Amino acid sequence: MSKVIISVNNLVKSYGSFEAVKNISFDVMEGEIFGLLGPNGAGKSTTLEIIETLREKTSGTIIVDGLDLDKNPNDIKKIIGVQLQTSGYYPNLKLTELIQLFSGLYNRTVDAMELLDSVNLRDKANSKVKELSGGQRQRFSIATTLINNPKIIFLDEPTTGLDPQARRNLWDLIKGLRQRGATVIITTHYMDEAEILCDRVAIMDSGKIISMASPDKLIDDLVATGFERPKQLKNASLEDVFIHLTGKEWRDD
Ligand SMILES: Nc1ncnc2c1ncn2[C@@H]1O[C@H](COP(=O)(O)OP(=O)(O)OP(=O)(O)O)[C@@H](O)[C@H]1O
Repeated sequence: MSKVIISVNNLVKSYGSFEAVKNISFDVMEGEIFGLLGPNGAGKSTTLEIIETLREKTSGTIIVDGLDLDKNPNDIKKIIGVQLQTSGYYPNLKLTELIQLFSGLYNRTVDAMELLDSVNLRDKANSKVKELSGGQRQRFSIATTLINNPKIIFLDEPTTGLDPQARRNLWDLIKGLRQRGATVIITTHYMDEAEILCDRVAIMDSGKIISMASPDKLIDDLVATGFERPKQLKNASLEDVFIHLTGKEWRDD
């Protein structure tokens, strides 16, 4: 039986008179991939950044692996991996040098080549971040979240802007994190991605959680209301055609 690893209760975040997060509560179970979905401005990143200890909340309580965010933010930082935008990285350091730098910050020793291998970037070990493509940067930023062997990994739109091959390979990478026992919290605008990856999703809109369940349950509930797609879909999509023609392997994107 899995246990609750993140508990968010009555979370509120106001920016001046604007309430971006309106009294939301949810639990994340240990070992699951939990998706926060919702349109632009729904409050997903704000919620994520508060749990990551990167943003102040207005009110509410958050417990991460038994640690109260108000009392033990530094202990929480030690057990989480946060995907940062690579634009903030030192542009003139090689990938291996950046990994050594981050490992030092975490007081860890990691095998940089092994880490780069896990995101298929071994060939780029001596490149600088500014020399990487968008997809390669995304992969590198995921690799850096793994340096402190975190229990919980936060991914904010990890596959935005990637080609279909790179997205699929990142899905495998993310599923691999769960297999290693990590809990993953992910935001995405791709519903196919959420359906494939997430054990449960919370759908946010205008600062509130309007639905929360497994993707299967949400789909079944909608179908049970009598909902039908307007037309019979074909057995394949244009994306299937694209993958069929161009293959599944990583590209030098
Ligand atoms: N620092 C800030 N000051 C004022 N308002 C903010 C600030 N950060 C976010 N907001 C507002 O809070 C709301 C929620 O923003 P947030 O970035 O959490 O949304 P999101 O669901 O992550 O959206 P997206 O899908 O576009 O990334 C938005 O209306 C945004 O304009």
